[in-house]
Amino acid sequence: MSGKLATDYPSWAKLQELYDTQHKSLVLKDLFAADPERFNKLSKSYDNASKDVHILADLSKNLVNDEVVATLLQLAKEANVEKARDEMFAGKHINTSEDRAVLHVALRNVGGEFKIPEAGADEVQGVLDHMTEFSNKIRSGEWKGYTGKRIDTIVNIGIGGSDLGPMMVTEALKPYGSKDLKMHFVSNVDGTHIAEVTSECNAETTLFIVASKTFTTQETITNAESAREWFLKSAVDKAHIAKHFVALSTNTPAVTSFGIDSANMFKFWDWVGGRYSLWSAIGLSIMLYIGPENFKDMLLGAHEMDKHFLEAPLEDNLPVLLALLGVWYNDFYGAQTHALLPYDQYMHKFADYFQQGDMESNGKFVSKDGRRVSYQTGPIIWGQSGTNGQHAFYQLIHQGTKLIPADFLAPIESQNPIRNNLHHEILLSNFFAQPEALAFGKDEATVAQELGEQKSNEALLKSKVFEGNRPTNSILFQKLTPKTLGSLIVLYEHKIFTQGCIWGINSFDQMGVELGKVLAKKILGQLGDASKVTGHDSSTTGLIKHFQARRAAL
Ligand SMILES: O=P(O)(O)OC[C@H]1O[C@H](O)[C@@H](O)[C@@H](O)[C@@H]1O
Repeated sequence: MSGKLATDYPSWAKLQELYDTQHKSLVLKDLFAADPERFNKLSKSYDNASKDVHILADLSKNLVNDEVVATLLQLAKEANVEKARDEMFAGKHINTSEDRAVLHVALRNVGGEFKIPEAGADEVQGVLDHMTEFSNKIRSGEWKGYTGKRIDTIVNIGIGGSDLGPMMVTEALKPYGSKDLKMHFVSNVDGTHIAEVTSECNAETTLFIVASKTFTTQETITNAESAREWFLKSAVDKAHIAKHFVALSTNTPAVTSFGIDSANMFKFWDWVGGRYSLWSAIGLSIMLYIGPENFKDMLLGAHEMDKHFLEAPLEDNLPVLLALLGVWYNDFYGAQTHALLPYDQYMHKFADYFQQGDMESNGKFVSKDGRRVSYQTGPIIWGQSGTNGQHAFYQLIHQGTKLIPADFLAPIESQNPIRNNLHHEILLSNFFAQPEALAFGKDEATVAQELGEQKSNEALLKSKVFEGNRPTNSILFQKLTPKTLGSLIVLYEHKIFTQGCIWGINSFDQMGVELGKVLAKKILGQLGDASKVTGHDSSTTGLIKHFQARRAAL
């Protein structure tokens, strides 16, 4: 890593100059009118070698011209994105604050194609084999619960990266999921979460997966203890825990001291970041649900996108292009957020997943070498599946005062082509219409014509105008298969990597989650006794004491 700030690159100043002098003329309507080839020039297709993953990314509805695109690409070169990328794949300790390699790419290194010298990289296949053997036993019914019945319910207990990935993927790949397994995900320390889930479970047929990289996360350990207590109410004998609890972790001593047999522990390594861990043992719930073959396909789709990121020239490199366009809006247009809008109901957790993926990676104000940056870093990621969002927040995207760049994603083939694809055609009509409306809007003259007599009502006239020129990416993929999903996730992972590299920040630590945890621990020790409440500001003290007084009065 260069140890540089984004503002150190000559192209950064050039981009500012381009924004200042040209942004008023970067009008989509005019840009399209001036160049009939714009779609062909600015849409990129990706096909894997076996031709069973196809993605078309249409980037033409962005507020860019040739000069802006060339300067953005120059920025990627000056920021040494390619060198940084190669260092990540080679296992260099690019997570500098924690002195760790960043090797989620090693988890999907299908066929051992990349040679990675990091400790543990040679153990990946062994853990995958362990997961496969276990999944096959559960799925076939060979693995029995303590009364001899087969497992029919899986409860994954984890939070953050140990929850969001497995939950998002099991939702996304439901058509490939086992009909014999009911999946639950418990994350929140709010007792309601575990209580509601266990109320739907039978101890004889439930498997709890305790997923925690560190195995010290308060929420997960508390929920796991409560699950164990709930389980033992029925099973009584602690020896039965071995049949109903497994752990996914890097921390063997903590797993065994919890009472889980080390044979039932699926390990991973400190070079797997939590928000990049669904490819590791953390994906056990995914493998149980979709089966080892589909899991392998997902890894393969991921690996193929890794190769694209490694090999495609910058100007055709999808993660790099998405990253650069994001930088353009985030740093020069002042956009604060970025919306992810999948037109596929199965992807309804996609934006939630990348909230952690992106915001925990790039929500940093300090550069890798400890300097306060003077520019915006990670955007706020949000969104939900179309068409629901259209009836909730699209009003603001179309006519609000904020610029909200958005990615629209949709499958060409539906998994549920009911009524002769009627639903899918309606869905896709919306997928095509929204970016069109956002880009080209509706001008006052058109509104006036439509209004007829009523056009003299100035307020009504103005309220119906769509200014347009709102940028979007449209990403069409063939079908949401395990391979395609693997590729799409990696597309965004490497987008995040590229942006972090340009901003000069460490995308792979998460120091910002620590302070709240420490304070909560301190407060937990004071909650039971009003006289112990010290060391806080008057607001926090007042809130705690108010809670204590109201609780004491119960
Ligand atoms: O898997 P663990 O160790 O329980 O961590 C769960 C989560 O904890 C914190 O919020 C962060 O460190 C996240 O990155 C992590 O995903």
